[in-house]
Amino acid sequence: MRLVGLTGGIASGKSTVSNLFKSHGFPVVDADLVARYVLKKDTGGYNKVVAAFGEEILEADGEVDRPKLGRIVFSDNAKRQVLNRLLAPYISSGIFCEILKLWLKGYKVIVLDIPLLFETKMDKWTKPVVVVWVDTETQLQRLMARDGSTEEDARNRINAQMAMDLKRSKADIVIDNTGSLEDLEEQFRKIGDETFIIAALMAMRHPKSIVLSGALTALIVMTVLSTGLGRIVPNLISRKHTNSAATVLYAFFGLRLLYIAWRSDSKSSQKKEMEESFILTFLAEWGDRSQIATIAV
Ligand SMILES: CC(C)(COP(=O)(O)OP(=O)(O)OC[C@H]1O[C@@H](n2cnc3c(N)ncnc32)[C@H](O)[C@@H]1O)[C@@H](O)C(=O)NCCC(=O)NCCS
Ligand SMILES: Nc1ncnc2c1ncn2[C@@H]1O[C@H](COP(=O)(O)OP(=O)(O)OP(=O)(O)O)[C@@H](O)[C@H]1O
Repeated sequence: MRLVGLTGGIASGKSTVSNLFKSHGFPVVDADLVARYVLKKDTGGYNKVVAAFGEEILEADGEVDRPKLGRIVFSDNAKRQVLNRLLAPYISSGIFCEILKLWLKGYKVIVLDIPLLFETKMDKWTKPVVVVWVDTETQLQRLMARDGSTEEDARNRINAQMAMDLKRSKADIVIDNTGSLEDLEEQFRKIGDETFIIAALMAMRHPKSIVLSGALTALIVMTVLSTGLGRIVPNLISRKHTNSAATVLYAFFGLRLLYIAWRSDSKSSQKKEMEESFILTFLAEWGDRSQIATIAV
């Protein structure tokens, strides 16, 4: 199973991107929804929070007055830490339950939309991490427009999170959402392929299977090519020369593979691994007697 992290700053457009993921068939676990659920009346989280913050945070029907609690915790660091500490175990087990349900339904790739992914260090469970980024001014304007909040309130909320630029530097994939919604969709389409490739490759439990699929493809292509070549140019290359060329090329690509593995990160090296296993098998088979025999036959 592969967990794809989706995060960003407040009002950077995570929910908008998460809807795009959903429309492409990816299941999404929304941490804000889980956090909302664990603060519902008479739940464990609710009881702890009311005990710590007092009944003045409640509405007439006994539910938590969320905007009021928001104003309290986003203007006071210490109080926000208290709220975070009280709710964290409920939120993480809620997220875990949602993942479990989706896993039982057979999903192999699950998107986790978690605003505080880096702050709570949950990013260590997710790969790749997609960060939806906007510049602070756009973020502020969109936040005030969406929530009808004052500039002070909006700034408090923005400042309660890790800086957007720091989040961006920790991303595997960045979606720049400073443009229009059409621009966002266009970007999603572009990264959609990349994300899909990364997710699909990583969803494979063993990297060996990547190597295996590359090698198998090489064998199939090689056999088809050899048969064709055998028909067209029976004596194209002498066996002595093929063996020498294969040895040199094998050594060259082997050394190149080691160099790439040393230089690159694991994400790109997995893609390279498949290419390299294709090339290595292809070249190794080229000098192999069975391929010569295929050509001869
Ligand atoms: C303080 C609360 C009641 C305010 O509720 P409100 O309906 O006004 O906001 P909402 O829950 O929709 O959150 C909006 C956004 O605020 C940001 N945010 C929420 N909680 C926090 C937090 N503790 N620290 C920093 N940013 C936060 C997120 O970007 C989130 O998407 C609520 O946000 C809350 O219970 N927060 C604590 C739980 C939490 O950490 N949630 C984030 C899930 S990872
Ligand atoms: N490219 C865009 N152009 C204009 N408005 C946008 C764009 N992307 C998102 N918005 C708007 O900005 C606001 C914030 O977007 P969204 O709710 O998706 O952010 P979010 O990151 O999920 O917020 P939160 O952290 O509060 O959950 C919404 O009103 C949304 O409609």
